[in-house]
Amino acid sequence: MLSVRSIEKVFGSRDSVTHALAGISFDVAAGEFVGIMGPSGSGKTTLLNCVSTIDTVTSGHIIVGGRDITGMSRRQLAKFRRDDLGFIFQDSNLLDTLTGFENISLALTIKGEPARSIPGKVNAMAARLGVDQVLQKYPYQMSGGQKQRVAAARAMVTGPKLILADEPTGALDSRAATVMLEIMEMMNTQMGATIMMVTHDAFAASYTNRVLFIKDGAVFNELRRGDESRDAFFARIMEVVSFLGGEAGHVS
Ligand SMILES: Nc1ncnc2c1ncn2[C@@H]1O[C@H](COP(=O)(O)OP(=O)(O)OP(=O)(O)O)[C@@H](O)[C@H]1O
Repeated sequence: MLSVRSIEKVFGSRDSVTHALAGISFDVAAGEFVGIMGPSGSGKTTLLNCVSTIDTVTSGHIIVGGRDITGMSRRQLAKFRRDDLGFIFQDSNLLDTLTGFENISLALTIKGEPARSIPGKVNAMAARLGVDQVLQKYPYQMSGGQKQRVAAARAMVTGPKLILADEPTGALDSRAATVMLEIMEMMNTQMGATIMMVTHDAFAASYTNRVLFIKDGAVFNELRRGDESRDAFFARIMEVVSFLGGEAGHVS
């Protein structure tokens, strides 16, 4: 589904050059839920920005669903973002002046979905993600967890090839974070969503199938959950986090 091939991202000019990404390569298969962890400054945000086409790469290729996005025109990129990607940010990024229902339906309207089929799709997705009770509320009337689940419904409703999540539980208390992670796990296992999630949080990472640890702009280690329980996977993730040491100690 996603193939990242030798991506380099260099910031700055001759005097001060930062290799934020140093030839990073990895694949995410269709139906996988992958976590990206690493110390502060390791390149996680830069990687997410390149895959989401918010930023351009210095060299290398990013293939999504068989198409190389590094060679696309601005117009092709806008269509790609709209049709093939779903985003969940740390701060839900819902539009304050629209209700939950309107926020979710807007994604379908922008994609060009026929108006008559929109309410059914919005209601069905909201019910699956447990936010059917807040569809008529505005974001300021929702809890943090409800806002994140509405944002997840907005990301899912268009049927994107890939969901990109940036610290989706970063602003939630532990109870709301657990609900959100269970919803994301359900999106992956029952609804077939392919998800790449950047997180500092080993607990959040333990809900994924595989964790890639990034250090100095390259993959430093990789853990697969396999048949392991979530608790056992969490313990192994914590071992790598402790090994990375220093600032990565805050990764928990
Ligand atoms: N626009 C920019 N100009 C110059 N350097 C940058 C820019 N953006 C990021 N960097 C540098 O690239 C490196 C990687 O940064 P990035 O934000 O991707 O790290 P991160 O792993 O997301 O960190 P954090 O966990 O703290 O958010 C850092 O050294 C950072 O200072």
